[in-house]
Amino acid sequence: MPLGSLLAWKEGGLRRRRKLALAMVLTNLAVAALLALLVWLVLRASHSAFEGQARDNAEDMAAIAQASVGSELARVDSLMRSAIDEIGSLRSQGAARDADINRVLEAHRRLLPSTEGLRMADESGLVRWGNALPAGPPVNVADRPYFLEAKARGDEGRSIAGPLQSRVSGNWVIALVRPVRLQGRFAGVLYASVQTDYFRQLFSSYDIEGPDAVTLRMRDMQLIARYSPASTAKVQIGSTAASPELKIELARNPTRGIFVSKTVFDGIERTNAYRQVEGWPMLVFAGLSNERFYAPWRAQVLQVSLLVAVAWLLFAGATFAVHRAGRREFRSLRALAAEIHRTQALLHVAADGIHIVDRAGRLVGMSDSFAEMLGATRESLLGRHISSWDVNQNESRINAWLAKLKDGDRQRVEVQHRRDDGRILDVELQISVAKIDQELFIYGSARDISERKRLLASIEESSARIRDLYDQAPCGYHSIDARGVFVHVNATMLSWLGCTAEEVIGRTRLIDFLDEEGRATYASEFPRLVADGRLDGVEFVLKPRHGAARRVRASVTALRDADGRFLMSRSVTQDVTGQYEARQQIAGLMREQTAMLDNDIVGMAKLHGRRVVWKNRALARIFGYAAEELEGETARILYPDDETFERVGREAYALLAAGEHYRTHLQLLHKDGRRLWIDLCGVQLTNEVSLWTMADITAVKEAQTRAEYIAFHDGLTGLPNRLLLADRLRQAVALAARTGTRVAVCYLDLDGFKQVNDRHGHDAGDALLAEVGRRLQQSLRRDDTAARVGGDEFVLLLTMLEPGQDEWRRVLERLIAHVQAPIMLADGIGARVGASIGVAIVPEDGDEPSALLAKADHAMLRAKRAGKRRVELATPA
Ligand SMILES: Nc1nc2c(ncn2[C@@H]2O[C@H](COP(=O)(O)OP(=O)(O)OP(=O)(O)O)[C@@H](O)[C@H]2O)c(=O)[nH]1
Repeated sequence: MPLGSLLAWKEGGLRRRRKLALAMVLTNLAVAALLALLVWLVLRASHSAFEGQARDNAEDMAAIAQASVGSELARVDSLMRSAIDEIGSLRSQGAARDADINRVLEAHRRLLPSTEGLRMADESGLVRWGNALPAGPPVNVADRPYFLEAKARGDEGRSIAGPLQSRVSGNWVIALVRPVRLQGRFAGVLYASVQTDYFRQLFSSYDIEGPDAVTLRMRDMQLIARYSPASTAKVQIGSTAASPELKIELARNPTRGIFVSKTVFDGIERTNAYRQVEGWPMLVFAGLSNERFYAPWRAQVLQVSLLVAVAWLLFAGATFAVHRAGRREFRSLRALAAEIHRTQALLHVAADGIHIVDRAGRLVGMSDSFAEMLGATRESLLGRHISSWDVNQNESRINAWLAKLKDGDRQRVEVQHRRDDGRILDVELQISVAKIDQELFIYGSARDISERKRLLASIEESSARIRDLYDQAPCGYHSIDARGVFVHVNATMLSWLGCTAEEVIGRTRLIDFLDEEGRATYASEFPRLVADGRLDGVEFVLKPRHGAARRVRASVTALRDADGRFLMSRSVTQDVTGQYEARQQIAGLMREQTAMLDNDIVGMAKLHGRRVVWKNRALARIFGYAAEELEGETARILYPDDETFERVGREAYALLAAGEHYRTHLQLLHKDGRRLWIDLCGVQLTNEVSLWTMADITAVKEAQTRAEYIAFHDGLTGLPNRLLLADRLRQAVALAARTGTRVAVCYLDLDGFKQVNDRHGHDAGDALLAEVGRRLQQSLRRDDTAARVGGDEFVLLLTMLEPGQDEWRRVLERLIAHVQAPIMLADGIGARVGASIGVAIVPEDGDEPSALLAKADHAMLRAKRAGKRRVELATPA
């Protein structure tokens, strides 16, 4: 089977197999049905034959029985007539004595073996003649129907009666009756009693088997005799019991017929034939037992069925065997198909280009990868000669090479293939020669090694570069053997040693380049290297033959032989001279820094998650804590309240996170509850740790506050001075503009102050001015301002005045009254002064502070001129 069709076959295999199995089952069923039909037809035909035979046999037997019964009765009747004739002759001769009559009767009876009695009754029914008459009075048969009928008939015709029980013998008999006439007159009857048993015996002489039966009945169906060798059923003579089938058949055919029924007496099914006994109102029935008769047919049924069953089983077995063979074949083909699939899959995935060429060098098969390798399609490659892709060999040389190959040859060569796009590939080719069906095929596995070759070249180049790197590395590489003598040294190390390779390798020991400390290190560390196999961070000073010494740090591993013995060291050495010096410098700086941090002026703390992890002495001192108290505490204990603590945390850590520093002046809490002004500055050290400096600037802050106060306040009264007034006035004007309210700018000059000075001295004047200042302050609302602008000159700013109202007037009147009240000076001196006030209103009089003050000043001067102790408006109403 070609591969393609095998695979296609395998695809639909399962479906086909199911169909085949179904067809097989159906065929088997059809064959079974056909065989069953055949058996049925044959057996039915056979059954019909048996049935016909049974009918024929039954009819034959019925005919025989009818003939024998009929002939016996005819004989009896004929002898009866002869006896009557003889008796009549005797009587006519007058010699008919009883003894003569009896003799005649006896002579006839002897000729009738079936007849137990041949007797004659007289006209009154008394049985007076015949054999075996009982002693005593004669038996009377006058009541017997046959007697009455014979008497009534008036002819000499015969009749038959029975079955009945003989009054003479007591046996069951049938009676053949003929009337006896004397001179035309009824003179009695002659009757012959034939025992019913006679007929049983008659029938038993027939060839009757087993449950077959022969029965004799009267026309009215009274049973006379029945014989069946195997039937044990008791039958009652005289019984008229009959099967329905018998009755139906008899009604249809009164004289002869045939039917199948179960006999009423014994329930056995028989094929029955019947016939009327010719000349007599009697019927004989011959019944053949179906069970017995059909036994051979049943045996035949069994045999045929068995034969057919065996034949069918053989057929079914044969088809099943064929099916199994088919299944085995299917399985093997499926396994083969799977194997081919796997092989094909292998070919599909094979990285190497698998290909097959024939002896002529023509390509006959390939994997996808081979076609890909050559950059061609499978179709275009099939049939092509090796020389079409081999770069280095022409066709004739290839053919010559092919001609030498023989079965089993294997070769491995490196060649070059030309792809269809012209690219040349380096290829490693493995070939294997095999003979299949007497034909030689060459199996090739081509591996593209172009990349490998390129890699090898680049590795070569890299190795050279690494060698350079090794030599020119910024660190020294060297190895020493167990004696400490150099085995390898790179160029860097050589330069540090100030020697050439020839001078040191195999000749000089490392220890020759060490100072005293280095030798001690070597003495202690080298045995450790031999024992542990590794040393890290060993530092020593190299003293070269020429030039400056340098400090180096080495990482060393030990190389051992297969037995674990030390072979040599492998050291990577770094020049750490600069690092060492820097470290020394850093150590010095660290010492300086520690000294600086541990000062007693600027407090410093490191916080981790706002908890103090370190602090200097100054910090504890500034906040009044003992040296060991603050560490581990949260910084919150230095803050006066939660809000400040939170705010500083928010602001500071945002800046610190951005890499900036945070600085602020704020009040923190001394341990004794005092508030200290602190210059706080924080920087982030690591992700979680920040450094904080805290300088106590409380004294500076207080001095600053004081200086600010002095600059803006009048030293005598403590009221705002002209500078602060200017600021307050600007604010008041802006507020009025914002709120739509008015401001009264009141320029107040004391009246009569000079006299106080003059009369009581300058100190008393000062005291009075201070008291006036207090009174002015008291007379105003908190938001209003009273400022001293000159000797006895004050300016009052009344703010938040409703437009259209002269509220300010009431304020000034109250104020003037308050100022004018007597003032008690030192030493019980009393004094009084008045006040003249000029008022400018914002916005009516403008909003420019200096202009407003000038207008109010002018108004005040007008008040002075007008007589003092009064209030004048800049713009009179
Ligand atoms: N004691 C004292 N006197 C001062 C101070 N500054 C100014 N004076 C004096 O205060 C006086 C003010 O003069 P005036 O305003 O003319 O005195 P006056 O008596 O109130 O006169 P009128 O204003 O016209 O009513 C001058 O004699 C100044 O020497 C001060 O700080 N202390």
